[in-house]
Amino acid sequence: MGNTRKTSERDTLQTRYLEVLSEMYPSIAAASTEIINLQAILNLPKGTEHVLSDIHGEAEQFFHVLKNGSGAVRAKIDDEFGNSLCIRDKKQLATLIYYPAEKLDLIEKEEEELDDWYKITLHRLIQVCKRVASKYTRSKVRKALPKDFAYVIEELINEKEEMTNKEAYYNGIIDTIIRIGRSRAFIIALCELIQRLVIDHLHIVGDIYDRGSGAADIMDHLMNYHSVDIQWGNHDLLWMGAASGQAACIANVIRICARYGNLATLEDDYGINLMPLANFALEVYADDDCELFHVQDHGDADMLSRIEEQTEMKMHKAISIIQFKLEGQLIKKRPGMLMENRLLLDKIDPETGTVEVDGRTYKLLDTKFPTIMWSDPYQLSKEEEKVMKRLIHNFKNCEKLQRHVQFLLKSGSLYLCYNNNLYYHGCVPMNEDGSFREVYLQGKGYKGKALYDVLEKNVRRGYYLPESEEKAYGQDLMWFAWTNENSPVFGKEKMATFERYFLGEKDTHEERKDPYYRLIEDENVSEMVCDNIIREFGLNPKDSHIINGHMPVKLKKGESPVKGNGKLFIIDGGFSKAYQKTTGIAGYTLVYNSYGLKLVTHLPFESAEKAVKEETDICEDINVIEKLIERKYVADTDNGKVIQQKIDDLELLLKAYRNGKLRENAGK
Ligand SMILES: O=P(O)(O)OC[C@H]1O[C@](O)(COP(=O)(O)O)[C@@H](O)[C@@H]1O
Ligand SMILES: [Mn+2]
Repeated sequence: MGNTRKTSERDTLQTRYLEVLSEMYPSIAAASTEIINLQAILNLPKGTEHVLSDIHGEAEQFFHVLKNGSGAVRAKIDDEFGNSLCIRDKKQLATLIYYPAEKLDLIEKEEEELDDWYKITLHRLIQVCKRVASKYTRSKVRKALPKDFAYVIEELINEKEEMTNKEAYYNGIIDTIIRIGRSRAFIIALCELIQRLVIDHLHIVGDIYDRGSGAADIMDHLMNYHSVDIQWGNHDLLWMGAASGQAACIANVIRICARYGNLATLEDDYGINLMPLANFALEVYADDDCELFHVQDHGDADMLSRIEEQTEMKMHKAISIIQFKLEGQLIKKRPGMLMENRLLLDKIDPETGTVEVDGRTYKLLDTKFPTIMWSDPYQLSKEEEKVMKRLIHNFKNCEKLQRHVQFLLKSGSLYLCYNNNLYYHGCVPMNEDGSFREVYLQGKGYKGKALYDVLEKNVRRGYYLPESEEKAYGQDLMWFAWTNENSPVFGKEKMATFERYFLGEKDTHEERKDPYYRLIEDENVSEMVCDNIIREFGLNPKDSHIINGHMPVKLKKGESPVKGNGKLFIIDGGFSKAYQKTTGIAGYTLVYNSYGLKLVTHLPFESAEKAVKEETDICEDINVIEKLIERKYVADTDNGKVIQQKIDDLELLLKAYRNGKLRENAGK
């Protein structure tokens, strides 16, 4: 009896679903066409995925890597022309595709037979364009076409089988373009289309923000990118917390900008007024040269006048002290975060100028703390309070920052499973034996994937909920994610910011890494550890990889980005100029196309101008790390599974039309 009822309920549900589907596909013909179209998509090669991480505000270098698709454009040129083009011409063509306007400026000045050059170049670009478009359906390519030239590009890249004199037809179009003076615009359009089609999807494995000065430009660019996802890094979460109005996050964001000579990101790019902080700092630290708070040298900061520099150092110190106070308040308010050992202001002895850290006493390098009231060192002074109030207001009301952070929330997450690969920024917190470490939040234990899920849920609440205790908790968890030893995006025992400013003993600056980082290096267990993680996130270790950012790979010291017997890749390697001295390179990126996975090593990037002039690619080395035994098609991807499901549903609809269960909707 029960079973019969279940079957009939299922039938009713299915009929209702098919009725809804029939609204969209009202006839046998419409359903059939869609099935054929979808089937065609399944049979196309899998699109190319491009993976970048730890961009840290280095906009120029980031744009360069995006433009060349980590060598993917060069590879298409090689595939298309093989030996029929010399290396010099290939390099020129590649540079033109990356920087069409800039390269054209140079060529138009130098080239004597310009029309000839246009003609040859247009032919070559169309050939490359055809090749990159061949992986997509015509409809997808059509959507990517620039409006002005859509019709003519479609004519040029789609073979006209029926035409007898194709050569003459194509030459005719190209000659007309040149004759009417549209070559430049058309070349630029073709180059941008190639850039667009070479990469189907982009993954950013966190840390877009901080250190370099171009984070806002990068965010604008990502918002216009055709297909992208982002796994939040600790720095991104810090900015998200700040945008939500979380005071400790705001103080950290400003401190880091001051440290890297990047206050312009806040003031000019986001229009956040820092005058209240500057005025306060100039007054309270008037007689203090704040020498410990000089700008970090990373070759990117603008040259400052002496007065500007002094002001910024004072602002830097002022916001650092505010940060330590606010963090102290937070640690006391949330004892569950277990961070009492980071309460250091109350361990300062102003008489002796010392501080006690983890049971040892150290001399402070700076003992001028005019705003600290020693009976209650975490309390903000009246003026500090006023400054913070203004800053919180400015962050919360910055329209551009809110737009960027909402994009991070919409297109991002703490981790992602995509086409069998697992992406996350930092780590999965572990015990020494490789088991997942249990982390207690509001009295409940979470580990592995559950820890990621609960943090992500709270991040969203922290940003979106209206003022409430739940929102405040979510906001505080964004700060927790930035700095707590149990945060999967931080993955270090402590953030030694206080020690790095105030103590000379280098051993106190050390931030011990989560056991995860040792375990993935350990030859005996690393593969097993990776397999466990992959399984924990619901994937199959047989054909999955972990893609990780966050920890600079020090190639100079012989470190490798490949861990766990090829199961895990750490692709942070230093877009960040600040780290290139230690890493020796400018980072790794991954390219995952239908033939397999490639790890690309990048050389430091000097400038777009140099890249255009010298035609440099900066892809130092392209290493095929996994060649697929069989080429992958859309049918083998996550999207392919969704498409297949749709085909199955449409076939049911077709059957329902044919066996009389449903009537075709002639009016539609
Ligand atoms: O080099 P700085 O400016 O002192 O920054 C160091 C701080 O940055 C961090 O490394 C975090 O940044 P990353 O996520 O880029 O590693 C902290 O662990 C550390 O305290
Ligand atoms: Mn990081």
